[in-house]
Amino acid sequence: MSAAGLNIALVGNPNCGKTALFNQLTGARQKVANYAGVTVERKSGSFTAPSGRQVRVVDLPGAYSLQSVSPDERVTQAVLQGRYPGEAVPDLIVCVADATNLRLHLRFVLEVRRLGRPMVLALNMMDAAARRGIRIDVAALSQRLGMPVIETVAVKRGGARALVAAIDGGEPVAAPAVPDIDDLHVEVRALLAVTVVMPAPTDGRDDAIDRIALHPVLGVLLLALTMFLVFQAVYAIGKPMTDAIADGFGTLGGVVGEWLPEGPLRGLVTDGLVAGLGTVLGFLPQILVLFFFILLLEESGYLPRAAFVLDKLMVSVGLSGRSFIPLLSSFACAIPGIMGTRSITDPRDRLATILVAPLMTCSARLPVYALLIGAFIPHRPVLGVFNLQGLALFCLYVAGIAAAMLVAWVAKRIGNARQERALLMELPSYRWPHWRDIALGLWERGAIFLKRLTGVMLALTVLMWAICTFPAPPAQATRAAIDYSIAGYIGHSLQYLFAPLGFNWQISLSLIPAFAARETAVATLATVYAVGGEEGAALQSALASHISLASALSLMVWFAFAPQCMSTLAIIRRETQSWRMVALSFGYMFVLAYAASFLTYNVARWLA
Ligand SMILES: Nc1nc2c(ncn2[C@@H]2O[C@H](COP(=O)(O)OP(=O)(O)OP(=O)(O)O)[C@@H](O)[C@H]2O)c(=O)[nH]1
Ligand SMILES: [Mg+2]
Repeated sequence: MSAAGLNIALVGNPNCGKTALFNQLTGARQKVANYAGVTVERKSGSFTAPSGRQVRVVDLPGAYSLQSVSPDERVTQAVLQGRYPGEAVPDLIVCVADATNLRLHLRFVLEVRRLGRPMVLALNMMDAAARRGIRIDVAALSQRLGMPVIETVAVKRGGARALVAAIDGGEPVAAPAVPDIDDLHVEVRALLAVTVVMPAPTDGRDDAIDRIALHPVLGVLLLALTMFLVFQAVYAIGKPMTDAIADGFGTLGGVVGEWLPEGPLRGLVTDGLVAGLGTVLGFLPQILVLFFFILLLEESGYLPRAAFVLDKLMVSVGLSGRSFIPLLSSFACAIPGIMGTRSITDPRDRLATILVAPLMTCSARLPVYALLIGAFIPHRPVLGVFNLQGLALFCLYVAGIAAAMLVAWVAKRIGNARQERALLMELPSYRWPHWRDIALGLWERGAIFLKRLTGVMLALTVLMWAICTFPAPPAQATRAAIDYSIAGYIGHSLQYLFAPLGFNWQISLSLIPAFAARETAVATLATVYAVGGEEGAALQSALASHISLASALSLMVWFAFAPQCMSTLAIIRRETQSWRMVALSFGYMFVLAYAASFLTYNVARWLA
């Protein structure tokens, strides 16, 4: 042990509350959610114990056993066995177990004990255990296991105090060498028999909900209804706020415009910053509403059930129910989604999931969709309660999902057929969300968005404004000033490629910065039209008067399928260690997007 401090590692089965405990101990804000496989990387932090001792904590991905093979579990094995590069062997292993699910979790505890290293057991979720009337004889369990056993409630303030005291209270002692038992299940049963009293093996409330949620027909309907309502809410709740922000920025642009002297600076502020970034900022409320529901679903415990009812369908297209959660995370951003595939054991399943994850509609595309929907789809009630705009948004998300299924299916035909395996997935208890966590999660999301806005998007917007403005038109110019600018030149050249999809030069131009950050397409269009003389007019009305419905639909379809941003391609490279996968992802999405937009544009024109 280092003289300066103590190294501890948090290990245990997935979803037992290791990360919640880590956050509680170190004050970090790592992601906590109610399904297995949330943490896929090792994370470290530290705290100062009451004695003044510095304690360094590593949070590890959950593992079912020390012999498992998924990429995230391998990290946990390597750290425990001291094989992880740059990571010292922990001085103390804190094994975390879900007190309501000891039958499963104690097996892993026994497996870790075989390492013969200093260890304590944190019996977490004691609040939930108490609610279900589960009684645990902690002293007897500790005596039988030969290690300290501490009760914790990781999500309650002060719920880890006893654990801190145990960690701080003297030198860690190795768990006693025990006769190596072959069958750990037998040992677990023997332990449970003398230390735990359980009124019922499962939670009655969970069982009642699952009769619907896991029903082969009702379950699918419930999932479809849930998703549908989420997108309705994005419109019903988010849209009024978005409109208010847009109005605010319109007024601000006017005031600033009058106040600044005529010249490039005024152009930069009103056309670039206020019009461009202001328009993107306006979509923040809608993004937050979407995240609110994603966070709610993640914390509720419903997601693995959804994965379960979809498993048959997903297997039939060549994915597995395991792909569901990584794909769902991709609604936020493809990057965490692709990283989430580390919990998929089968390498082929994992690659297929990585390949299609970018087709899920990430939140950066929401501003683009919302802008075009706002400009072209009437705000009309459907069937009395729903609105047409929310329905259009839902359809775009469904298009992404359907394309992902199709691509996976094709990939399965091309790749080798393989045997289908049963989905083994743990169904966690349903849980009321902790509002503080949801609020923090939303806060974090908002912060990420604002950081993008004031970082990469700001830089791109200034750049786009500059190329829209310079060089200035010659004295005897006959066309609009912007036609003489660099942007005009690039846009017009690109238009050769995109004209068959119905994109004018302004749209073609906006696709370039979108490759760095999707939302910037909106800012660029706002800037281009503002510089082009649409002073004062909101972007939506400018779009409505300049492009046809067919072009708008084609553009939405383009954004649904087009190759994703550079960061996504970079993460594909990192996770697969293969440039071929990067080229394949880029290539198939480009072809798919081009073909689908071409079709949409021509069909829409033909129908109109
Ligand atoms: N009621 C209750 N819920 C808890 C407690 N500790 C954690 N949770 C909840 O349990 C779920 C899982 O928590 P995490 O901290 O993400 O679990 P983990 O062990 O890190 O999971 P993986 O990273 O997937 O291995 C979340 O929904 C938490 O809010 C607890 O003591 N009591
Ligand atoms: Mg975790």
